[in-house]
Amino acid sequence: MNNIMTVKDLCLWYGQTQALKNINIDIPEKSITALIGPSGCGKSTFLKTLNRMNDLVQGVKITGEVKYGDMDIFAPDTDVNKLRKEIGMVFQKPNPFPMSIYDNIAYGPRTHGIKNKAKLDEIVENSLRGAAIWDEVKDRLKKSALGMSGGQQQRLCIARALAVEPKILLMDEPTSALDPISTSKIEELASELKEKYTIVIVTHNMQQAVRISDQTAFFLLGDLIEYGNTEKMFATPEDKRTEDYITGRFG
Ligand SMILES: Nc1ncnc2c1ncn2[C@@H]1O[C@H](COP(=O)(O)OP(=O)(O)OP(=O)(O)O)[C@@H](O)[C@H]1O
Repeated sequence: MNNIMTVKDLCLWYGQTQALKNINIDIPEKSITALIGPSGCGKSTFLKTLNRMNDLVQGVKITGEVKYGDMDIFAPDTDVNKLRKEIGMVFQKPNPFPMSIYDNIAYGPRTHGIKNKAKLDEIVENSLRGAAIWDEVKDRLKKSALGMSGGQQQRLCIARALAVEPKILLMDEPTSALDPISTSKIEELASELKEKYTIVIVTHNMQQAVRISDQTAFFLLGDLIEYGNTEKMFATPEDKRTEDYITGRFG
């Protein structure tokens, strides 16, 4: 499998605090990579670095290299809007915009210059189908997205991310605010989406990592302790600290 992103010697500081220490990871395309580890170990920081969301935080310093395909994402001429279009993000808490379901999905394509109604209709339908929520909302596209259930809102947010045709979806604990049924729908959806997209997901739920991911990265205090095939890591972890974490001895 080809690697869609390669991370070399990545370090990140928030002011004086180092949150990531010499991280080296290759992310294979069209697969699911899970990031696990105890609270504060740097999972979200790492995830947000992949599409330069940390640029928005004051006082961040980053060294090392992150490549998306051939593109050095920190190069001065990198078009950050284009990068974020190709590497979309889904957050922990569903965050639909306070507007109609249709407009939530059409928002991104419109900002990228698509105005044609038929084209927007097509994007809205395809994105909602892609996020496995079309049948539930097709008769209420003009209704507010805020009237949907939490699980529906999260699939709407995934549809919104899909609408700008990304290659990678970054998901930061996308099911932690959801009930078990909505969670399993998102997990099924993630497994379907990896046929077309690459997914990197932060999760505190180890069973979730086992159920859906192909490879897992275990972080501890800013270090990447172990990274490899998920089944293998959970069956025979190489590092004692990984074993302690996945067997529930800490974290
Ligand atoms: N904006 C920020 N400014 C300063 N320090 C931060 C900021 N964001 C995160 N940190 C610090 O960086 C470290 C890593 O945080 P991060 O949120 O990446 O961890 P995490 O593994 O995702 O945690 P959790 O599982 O609780 O979400 C922590 O020590 C945290 O306090």
